[in-house]
Amino acid sequence: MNTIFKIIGRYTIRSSSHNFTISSLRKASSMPHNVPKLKDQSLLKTNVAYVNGEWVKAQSGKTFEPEDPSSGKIIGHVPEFDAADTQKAIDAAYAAFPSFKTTTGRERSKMLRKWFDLMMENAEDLATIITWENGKPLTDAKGEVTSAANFFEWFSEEAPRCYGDTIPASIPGNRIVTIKEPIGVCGLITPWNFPAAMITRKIGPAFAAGCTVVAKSPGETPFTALAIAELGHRVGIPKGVINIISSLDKTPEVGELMTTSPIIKKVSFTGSTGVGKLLMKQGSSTLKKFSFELGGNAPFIVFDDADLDMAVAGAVASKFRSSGQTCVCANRIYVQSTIYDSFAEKLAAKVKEFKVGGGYTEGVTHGPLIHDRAISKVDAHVRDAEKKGAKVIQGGQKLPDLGSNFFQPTIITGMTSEMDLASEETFGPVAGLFKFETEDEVVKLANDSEVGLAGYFFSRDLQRIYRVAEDLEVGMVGVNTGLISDPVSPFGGVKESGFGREGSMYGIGEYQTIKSITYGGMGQPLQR
Ligand SMILES: NC(=O)c1ccc[n+]([C@@H]2O[C@H](COP(=O)([O-])OP(=O)(O)OC[C@H]3O[C@@H](n4cnc5c(N)ncnc54)[C@H](O)[C@@H]3O)[C@@H](O)[C@H]2O)c1
Ligand SMILES: O=CCCC(=O)O
Repeated sequence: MNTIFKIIGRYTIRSSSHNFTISSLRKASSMPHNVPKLKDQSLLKTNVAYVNGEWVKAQSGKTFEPEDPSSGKIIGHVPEFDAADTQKAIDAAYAAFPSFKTTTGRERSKMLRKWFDLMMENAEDLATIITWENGKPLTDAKGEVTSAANFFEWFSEEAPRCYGDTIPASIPGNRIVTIKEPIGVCGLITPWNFPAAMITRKIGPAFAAGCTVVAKSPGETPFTALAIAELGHRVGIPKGVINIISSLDKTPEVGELMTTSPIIKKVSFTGSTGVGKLLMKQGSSTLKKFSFELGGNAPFIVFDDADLDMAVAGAVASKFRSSGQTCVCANRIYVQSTIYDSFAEKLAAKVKEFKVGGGYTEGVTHGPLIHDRAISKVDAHVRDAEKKGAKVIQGGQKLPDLGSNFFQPTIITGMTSEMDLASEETFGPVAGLFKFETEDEVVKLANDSEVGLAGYFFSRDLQRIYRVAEDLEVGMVGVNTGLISDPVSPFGGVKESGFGREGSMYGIGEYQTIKSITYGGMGQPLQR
């Protein structure tokens, strides 16, 4: 194959305590595009972003080119928005807010419901786009479309039910009521691992609350967000209410504007802890309200009283979903010493059954990682563990014959706390198995982390189940299950995994303020 390497998209983010260099070393292929067929080709928006109800280009005319992680081929061109372009989107959202906030919950509910319906009607095309730009197998992509649309359905049901309270006052004659108001223009920033669900999980509640939004799509996977915007356009969402912008190299300046603009009242961010810290620092100048869904390092504990087959199935689901690229993926798998070898053996047997390949290929269970940086991190974690005495019992290697972003689903035994995987989120298909002896010891190990997003454990001892679920320092616990994502369940973390909750009955509150109104001189006797 005639390929050349070039660096596109390189930027450095600096804060006093963190330096990050995000560079994209991408394969530019001279092979022709391999364009998957869509039933409705107009869902694939190239060269344009969605601002004020219109499809627009960047003022500079600049674009960037996301690539299919399976083949390395360019998918299409996307506008490189800078601060000036972003300001136009913010202004549009600001202009739309006064009118949109006066719509009734029922009106917003109907629009969201219609948007949900259109997503489901176009599920196949949306899934095709997700697989194309993210790489996940088509079956997983279809599952993501349903889960993404479910956020619109759920919040369409919440929109008409934004109740306030009546509160008995301490002062005679005073009457207090509270009303919930939309916070205003919101800035939303989402990652590439769920190109549809991460964005609908934010737009759904913001829209239901009556907020207008500027959403920056992920540089790696902007096309799904744009297709969802197109469906919103067909719903007839008023212009300026939803604005979807895109950037790659200009991301830091776009992020800086979103976090410092006095117009934007709230930023909801899903991504890495490092970028979250930077955004929060920037946002302090306007005391912005934030929600942060950040990185995790999930402990997954198997006690010796667990149903072993159930625990293996849970580990497969939690560790290897999206090839290990979800923020709630098990990262440290702790297995009690008496069952350690049999668990490892059973897990290896299941993982051997995986079929790795391109997301459109029939029977493929696991796709590529998103880019070369992800591959490098995964490889580094495996090599580091090996160097420090662990043993790779399954996989452990890149799969260059499939493409440069493929890695074997991997199982490592003999893991210890000194290995990099113990303290860093791998975000890839590597299951590192740690041995433990007692409950007390493993809970301490599990909590020995700066982050606390999800945690899992398997046991059949009822008292232990209550005890450990309450002892784990995380925002979400899976007991005897490896799958905890559900639009009706509050999603979010503690410690440096962030704050705020998405989905559920709490999700809409992130986009509202509570106003209390005190009425004086009420309840006085009638003057006759
Ligand atoms: N807690 C959750 O719900 C959740 C969900 C998915 C991913 N994540 C986390 O996200 C990370 C993986 O995603 P990633 O590597 O793409 O994260 P990332 O932080 O690099 O990027 C996430 C988003 O932030 C944008 N971004 C990057 N720098 C920015 C800046 N200076 N200003 C504004 N926006 C900026 C990116 O373009 C992208 O849209 C992992 O740590 C994972 O755990 C968390
Ligand atoms: O990466 C985020 C996880 C999303 C989910 O599990 O629904």
